[in-house]
Parts: sequence; structure tokens; C-alpha cells
Amino acid sequence: MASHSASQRYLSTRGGSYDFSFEEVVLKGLAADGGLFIPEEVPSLPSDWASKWQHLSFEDLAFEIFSLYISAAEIPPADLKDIIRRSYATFRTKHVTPTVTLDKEKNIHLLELFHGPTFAFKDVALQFLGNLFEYFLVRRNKGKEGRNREHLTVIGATSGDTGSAAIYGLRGKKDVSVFIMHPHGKVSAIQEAQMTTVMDANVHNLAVDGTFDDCQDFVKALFADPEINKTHRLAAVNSINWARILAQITYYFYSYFDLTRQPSFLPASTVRFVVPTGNFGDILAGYFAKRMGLPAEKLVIATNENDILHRFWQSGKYEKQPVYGKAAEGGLQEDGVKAHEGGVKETLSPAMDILVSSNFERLLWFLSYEVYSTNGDAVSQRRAQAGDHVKNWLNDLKSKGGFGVNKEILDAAQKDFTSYRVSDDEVIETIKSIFGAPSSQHYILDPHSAIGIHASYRSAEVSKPPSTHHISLATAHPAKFNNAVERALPDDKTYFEEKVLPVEFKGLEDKPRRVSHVKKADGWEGVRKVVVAEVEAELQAAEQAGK
Ligand SMILES: Cc1ncc(COP(=O)(O)O)c(C=O)c1O
Ligand SMILES: N[C@@H](CCOP(=O)(O)O)C(=O)O
Repeated sequence: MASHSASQRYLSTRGGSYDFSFEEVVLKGLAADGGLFIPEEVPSLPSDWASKWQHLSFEDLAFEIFSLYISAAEIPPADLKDIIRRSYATFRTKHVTPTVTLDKEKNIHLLELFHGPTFAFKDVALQFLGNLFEYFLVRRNKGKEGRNREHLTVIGATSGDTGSAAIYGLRGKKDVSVFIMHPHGKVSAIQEAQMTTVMDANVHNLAVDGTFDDCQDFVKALFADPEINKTHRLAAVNSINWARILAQITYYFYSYFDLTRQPSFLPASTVRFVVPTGNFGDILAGYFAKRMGLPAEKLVIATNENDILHRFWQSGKYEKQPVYGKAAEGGLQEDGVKAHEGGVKETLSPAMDILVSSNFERLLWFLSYEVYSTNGDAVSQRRAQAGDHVKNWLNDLKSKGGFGVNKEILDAAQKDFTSYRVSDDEVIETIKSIFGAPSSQHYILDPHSAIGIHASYRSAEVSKPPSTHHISLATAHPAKFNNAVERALPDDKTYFEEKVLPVEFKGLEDKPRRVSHVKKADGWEGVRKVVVAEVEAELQAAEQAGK
């Protein structure tokens, strides 16, 4: 078992990089072989975790969990505590991520993750990551001046929420420039305003005439480009960055403890966590919590109509198949995998309009490690074999548009997870019915959280109350998504404005904006050009201002 002083090392899911420290993986973001970093071992919980952690504050719990992954030699405990304290001081509630009960009879609870500065769950990790970047840079730049100082060029892709949370986590920070690509016209009006009205010199918004997946592909291509990596130190804010996953583990434990304090929770009760899922980062944090020892019976994946993950859990095939676009040009390939055409559907839950879920790769590594390796193999050999399998699957995804896994891998995936697909009509119905339910006190769900609640009710038909409790993750505030919410609420034009919109959003859309436009046709090289030019201009302006 890892102790507070143990030094956790990290490896790449594609087997090409080993033995990195926490600081190295946080600053690199993506491994050189294109893989994602994972800890060599998932630490077990201390034997007395349940009694010892039960009454801790969110911040103290985060410290205990992070300390299992970050050695005291890398970040001294007092410094880690201070980073955590500053990261969550920006939240509007002292509980940071409170859990509320939505349906007592059905044991359905909501884990509210939207009390941070940008009103979405991303703040929990990105307030922390922003402070972590700053901490490492201050340490590395001690005594250095001007262009000798290490400068981070943060690159991120967003379908709306990561972008604003990253910008709020990094705005004004010394030695950091942040570039966020969003799909032009495909994020909500409030999300776009949140990102583009931030005027700090180190914040750069790029609107791309494509989809979120195009933006995410550009991020990955830039990380793989030797040219920009020679001149700029790139860093990631998407959930490819391991620190994002780590920071999200805390709320699974915190919410579990909240639940165990309720009288309806009995020693024999079981818990299912239901997670509105797109890039698979949020639910992956739940998977780590479960592997560490949190007693979660199942993790429930709730997708919108972009259902690649749901289809995988049904069939064992991970295919970008163009169900919603025009027919695939190549039809079926030899191995039965359909050629892909890139058809993501625009839904009422735009932050989850994602075709390829990048963190699924991390789960594939663990599944492969467990299923394919024989006990007699040395650990290093088993790790390498898992990396080879992942590499082959990912190559097929790239070249053929999909891949299939065998029954043992699918069984292993189904052991910990189950999945539901939720349509736009079901989203509207769910927002309406929860708003109208006498017991909910007119609770207003955002469309992503509604996907989780709809899936919770369906899951509760299989794993029933009173013995099972469902904790559904509320990933954003309803005010961010007026398009869906206004459709579901009373037909009164002022209701949204008066009852939903928080004061922080009032007038936001009228503020001046700054954004550059990038053509998808110019490819990632076009993005590189903009990044290089804007970083140079920013540094020169800072030099002239004597900063
Ligand atoms: C509001 C909201 N809900 C759910 C998700 C899906 O989370 P994940 O990508 O971690 O699966 C996102 C974005 O990713 C989001 O912004
Ligand atoms: N929904 C996300 C998409 C990016 O996901 P990430 O968790 O990998 O950053 C968003 O809002 O941008």
C-alpha cells in the first residue's frame, strides 16, 4: 500500500514511456508516444480510511487522497495543503461539492459539482491544476530572468466547459499562456461569452469551424509535433492531463460519506454513481476511486445521442460509426468495422457532443492488463503487453474508424460499468418532470445532469431501492444551457432570467470579446502558426511593459 511518503511513478498507456514523476506527467500532459499517463499502481486505501476520513472537510479529504499519488518529496505536505486550500476557496459553498436528495422514495441523489467560478464540474480540477502549474513554475524559475524563465504554453480543446474553467484557473498567471480551441457556433451563448470576454493578456481563444473532436485532434497533433515542442513547453488542461483525473477522485469519496450519514443508508446498502459522460474523464475518476477501494457497486455511463461508449458496452465494438451522418463511404471493412465519416450529432447537451472519448484509452489499459496477462509474467512484461494491446486498438481506431474487443475484455468492462443512452426528448422530459415533482422544490437540472438523472431512474429499475442508492453527478448549472432549459420550463419569458440566471452571468454577453478564428482546412499547422505568433506578441508586450 502506498504511504504518504511513497513516490508514485507513471507510465504511458501505449507502453513507450516509463518512470515519470508526478511533476513530469502534469507538465507534459501527453506521453511522447501519444499515450496517456497512468500511475504504475493504483494505491489502496489505508485500512482505517472509512472512520478516519468520514468527517473530513472537502479540502482535507483531497489532501489525503492526493497524498497517495504525490510524494512528500515532490510537494511538501504544507505546500500541497496550501494549493488545495487556495483552489477551493473560490467555490461558493464551503462544502465545495454538496450532495442533495432529489427523490427520497427512489433513493436518487445529486452530487452538485457546479459551485465553482465557471459553474461546471471542471472547476474542481482546473482551479487545482492552475495553482499546480503556478507552483511548479515558481519553483523552476527561482532566480531566472526574462527569456530564461520557463514559459508554459497551455493548449486545450473544449466543447464549452473545460475552456472557461481553464481560462478562469489560469488567467493572469505569470509564465503561462493559455490557448483554448472551441468549435465555432457549437458551444452555448453563455459558455462562449465566459471564454471570450476574459481580457487578460495570457488568454487566447481560437474559434475553429469544426467539431470538438477536430479541436481535440489539433491538440494531440500539436503535442506530437517535434517543431513546436522544441521551441515551446506545451501543457494540457484537458482530461488527458492526469492531474485532472486525480482532482476529480475526491468528490466520489466526499459524496459517499455524505450519503452514509443519511438515515436511509444502511450498512447493507449499495451505491451506484451515474455520470453524464463524453470524454470519459469524470467517470474514470470514479473508476480510480472504485479501484482504490470505494464501495461503489457500479459506475453508470450516461451518454447523449453521441453514444459510442454505450454501443461499446452493448457490443464490445468501439466504432465512430456515422449513424447520424450520411452513409459511410467505405461501408464495412474486412473485419466488419465500419469506415468512419466523422458524424457527431448536435444535441441539447452540447458539452457531451463528442465522438471519441480520449480517456477511454486509460480504461482499456487496465482492462488489458487484467485480462491478457498471465500471473506468471513479470509486472514489467504485463505492463508492456497491456501497452501493446492499447496501441493496436488505437491504431485501428485511427486507420479503420473502430476496433472490437473479445468477450473477456467486454466482461471485465461490464463488471464495473453499465451504460444508458438518453435522447434529447428524454432530456426535456426529465427537466420538466423533476421541476414539476412535488418533492423536488422546483429543482432545475441542466441538460447534462438531466441525462444522469434519466439514466438513474432506468438503473433504479434494475438495481432497486431501498437497498440501492444512486448518486448522479450534476455536472453544470442550468443557466449555462438556456436552449434546453427554457424549452422545459414554464412558458414565461422572464422565468429563466429571474429564477435561473445567477448574478455572475448578468450582462456577460454584452461585454467586449477577444477571439481569433482558425479554419479547420488550415489543419493543426494553422493552429501552430497562430499559437507561435500570439505567444511571441504576448512576451514582447510583457517585456515592453517591464513585467
Ligand atoms: C456539463 C458537462 N457534463 C458532462 C461532461 C462529460 O464529462 P467527461 O468528458 O469527463 O465524460 C462534460 C464535458 O466533458 C460537461 O461539460
Ligand atoms: N465537455 C468538455 C470536453 C473536453 O473534455 P475534457 O474533460 O477532456 O477537458 C468541455 O466542456 O470542454
